[in-house]
Amino acid sequence: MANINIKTCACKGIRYCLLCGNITNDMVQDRNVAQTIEIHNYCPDCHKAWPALDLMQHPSHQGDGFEFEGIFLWTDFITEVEEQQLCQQIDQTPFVDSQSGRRKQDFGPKVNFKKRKLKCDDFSGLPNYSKALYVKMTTNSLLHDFIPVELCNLEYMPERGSAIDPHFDDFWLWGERLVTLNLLSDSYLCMTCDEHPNMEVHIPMPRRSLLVVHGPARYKWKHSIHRKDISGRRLAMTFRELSDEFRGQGTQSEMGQKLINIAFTFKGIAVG
Ligand SMILES: O=C(O)CCC(=O)C(=O)O
Ligand SMILES: [Fe+2]
Repeated sequence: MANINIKTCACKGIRYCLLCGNITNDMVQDRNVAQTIEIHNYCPDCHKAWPALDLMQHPSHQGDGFEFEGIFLWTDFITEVEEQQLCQQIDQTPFVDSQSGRRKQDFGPKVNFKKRKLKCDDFSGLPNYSKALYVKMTTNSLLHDFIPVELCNLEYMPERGSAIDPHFDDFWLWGERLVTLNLLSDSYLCMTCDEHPNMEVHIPMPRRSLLVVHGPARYKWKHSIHRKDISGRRLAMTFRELSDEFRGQGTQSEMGQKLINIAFTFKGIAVG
């Protein structure tokens, strides 16, 4: 009988998940096995990264810590009841398959990053349930002028081996601050940087916390999530703002304003 290979996921190129699992890539992802990686844990109380052997009991850290700039963690951003209501609302929209065992819902313009092209015909705004979150986050001084024009909800599941490879979020369209609300299970954002090839800095992302990645953490360090750090279903709501090119006197500020006007109707339905 012919061997019919029916693909049940959305992975392309070097991406993979447990459904299409590819052993060679497993070795790439789990590079700690082949290479000695110095793991540091980020402490949100002193904004320093500490060697992993440290017990992470602030302020009694051990070893040589170093300043890790560009992380703001707002723990208990929402209550357990709010989390439950929010997830119910998110789950009313179907998720679509994405890379590396993730699924997603996107509220934002359709973007071709390679060709630097944008289409906003299908964008109907940020979803209604995100309005209260936006209002609350802007009460913090770091986010007082944050104007999100995209929300991407990602779903991670241990059964699918969900993960995200090290990457920078696009610099052409997206601005400095990446704001993520973490839901349903705790995880870690792993930071890596070409200047320190054998180092990982793990940023805690407790359930119901809001994480802001900005400054050097956004521009100098790539971020990823290891599949081993997905212990249960995880939803991540990432809000993105526009880059300077799409604001103020930027060459694409007209398009930027159009996106803001659509986003702020808060009447959005997912575009994919
Ligand atoms: O799931 C997360 O917290 C991060 C997602 C991410 O890095 C991205 O969508 O670009
Ligand atoms: Fe990202």
